[in-house]
Amino acid sequence: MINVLFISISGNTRAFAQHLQQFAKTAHEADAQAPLIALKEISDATQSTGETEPFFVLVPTYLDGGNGIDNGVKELMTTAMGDYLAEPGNAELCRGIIGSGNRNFNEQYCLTAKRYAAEFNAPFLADYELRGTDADAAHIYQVMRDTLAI
Ligand SMILES: Cc1cc2nc3c(=O)[nH]c(=O)nc-3n(C[C@H](O)[C@H](O)[C@H](O)COP(=O)(O)O)c2cc1C
Repeated sequence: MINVLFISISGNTRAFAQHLQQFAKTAHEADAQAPLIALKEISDATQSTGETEPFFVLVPTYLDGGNGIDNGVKELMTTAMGDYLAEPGNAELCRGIIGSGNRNFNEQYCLTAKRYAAEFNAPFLADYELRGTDADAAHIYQVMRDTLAI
């Protein structure tokens, strides 16, 4: 089983997470070795119970101001995920961060995922735009399998 935590404000990341889960289900039906995906949505209402198994994070990007390189940015909307990862013991189990966003934001494209990767000492594994594509789901599923060596 691959555990995936995600946060979604306008539904794109939720749609991609479900797409990824369906991709895994189809792969599992064809090959029992292919792991299924368990999803967990994080929101402002989430009370941390403490993660006990390795997991991956899908996080979209909502930033105000700056480019994050020569001046600062302020994270909006997604801070519940950062707070969750900062809970004792959680970040240590994070095997990687997958970012999403919109390339129109140039240097800020997927910047929240990159900032989390640095802050929580986890690899930035992949990125996709908006709701992602079939190719994104296939690629990200494979990256997760490779990372866990399953
Ligand atoms: C107010 C606002 C700010 C955004 N800022 C960024 C940004 O800085 N970088 C980026 O790559 N995408 C940015 N986006 C695009 C979102 O990350 C993208 O639409 C994402 O798919 C939203 O995911 P969600 O529907 O799961 O909330 C922004 C979108 C909005 C509405």
